[in-house]
Amino acid sequence: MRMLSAEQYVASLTEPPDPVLRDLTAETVATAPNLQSTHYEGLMTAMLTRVVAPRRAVALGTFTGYSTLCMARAMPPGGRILACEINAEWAAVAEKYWARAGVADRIELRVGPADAFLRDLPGDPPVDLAYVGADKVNHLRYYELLLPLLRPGGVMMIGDALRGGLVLDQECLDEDVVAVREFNTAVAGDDRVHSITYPAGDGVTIVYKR
Ligand SMILES: C[S@@+](CC[C@H](N)C(=O)[O-])C[C@H]1O[C@@H](n2cnc3c(N)ncnc32)[C@H](O)[C@@H]1O
Repeated sequence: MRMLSAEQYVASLTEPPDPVLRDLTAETVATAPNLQSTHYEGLMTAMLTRVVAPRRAVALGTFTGYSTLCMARAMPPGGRILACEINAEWAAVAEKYWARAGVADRIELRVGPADAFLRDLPGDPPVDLAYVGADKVNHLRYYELLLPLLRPGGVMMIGDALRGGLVLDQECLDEDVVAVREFNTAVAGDDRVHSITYPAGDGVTIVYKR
């Protein structure tokens, strides 16, 4: 008998990826590194987006577009995502599938570094929902730049919280693992927010601004 992981099992109880998500995944697997959000992470992102119903959302590190597409589809009419990706080739794949899914008009993509993108973001209107999936060494930096822009009651999702379990290995001193460990500890002790880390994909931290 084939054993499913808990994540595969719960994902099997929900809707499967539609043809656009399937084709996007196939093109990503064929042409880019293994960085894509999992189907279950996409389902969680869509669910949180439905709950928050953002008018204004931010997505950092869109890669080939999977989670941003899940967010865009789940947004209320009139909602917009300001998105950023440093790699032009992957950004072009994302834009192709957003167009095919009919959500391109909900997403404004800037190709460039997240740091400059965040510094240029106007604080008004406030951000309702933010997704952080860019370079892990800067998780804390992006969190600190985004938090003041988030409205009270707004939600931030930050990916890559577990680094394949390496965050638990105190002897692992890889730069990104150390940075994610410090980020996890900082957020867990931050009384400006409620937070929880969800063991889906490589771990997703969900932050609710008080
Ligand atoms: C793990 S992938 C994100 C996966 C994505 N959330 C998805 O839905 O599949 C991380 C992405 O962040 C991008 N990235 C890395 N450093 C960045 C930076 N400084 N600014 C913007 N994007 C960055 C990478 O090019 C890559 O596409």
